[in-house]
Amino acid sequence: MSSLLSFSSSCPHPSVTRGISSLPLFSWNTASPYVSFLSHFLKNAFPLPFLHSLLPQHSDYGCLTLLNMDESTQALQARNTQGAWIFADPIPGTLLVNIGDMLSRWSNGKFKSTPHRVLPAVGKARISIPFFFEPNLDTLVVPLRECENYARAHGKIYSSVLFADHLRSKVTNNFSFLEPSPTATPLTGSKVHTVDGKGSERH
Ligand SMILES: O=C(O)CCC(=O)C(=O)O
Ligand SMILES: [Fe+2]
Repeated sequence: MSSLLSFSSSCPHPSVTRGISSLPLFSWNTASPYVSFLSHFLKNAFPLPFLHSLLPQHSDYGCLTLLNMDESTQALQARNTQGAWIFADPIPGTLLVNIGDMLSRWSNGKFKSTPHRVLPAVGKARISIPFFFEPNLDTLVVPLRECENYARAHGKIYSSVLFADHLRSKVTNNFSFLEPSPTATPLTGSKVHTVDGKGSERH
């Protein structure tokens, strides 16, 4: 964590720096690593095909993922720009860092949230421990105006999104076999915390 904070203070873009340093480390959102750890533990400790189908190819939802990989197995793959799946082999003593959808959207697509997947480590227990660094649920992520030229040159301008809405749609798609309840309470609240391209924040 201390290296993440020093990354934040040496990050050249003031808005990104401010955004990263103001991300809530101890809000209830920090429960997600524990939930994820549990699902990883189940999936990896009992390498059954059914449990592995819980983690299809996906990109991570938030800003950054720090992944402490199991160094004894080869299972994590990322999709490269040619569409080929390549193994992301663990490098001893390092963390793997994934860019998430919110950093991608914030930078108008300049930083890519890479699709990845986990193949079954057949007959072998595997433990990988992710830490998901995410915005608060009520954060409206507004693409940075400074990155609009990049987005135009690549033919895609991103719209703003409330993190809660993005999270809901990702979870619904990744776990589509769990029918969402039609009476579910909307996550979208009236209090919206905005981080915009000018580096200012509104409530
Ligand atoms: O199990 C792994 O190594 C990666 C898992 C992953 O991609 C995730 O939890 O988002
Ligand atoms: Fe992931």
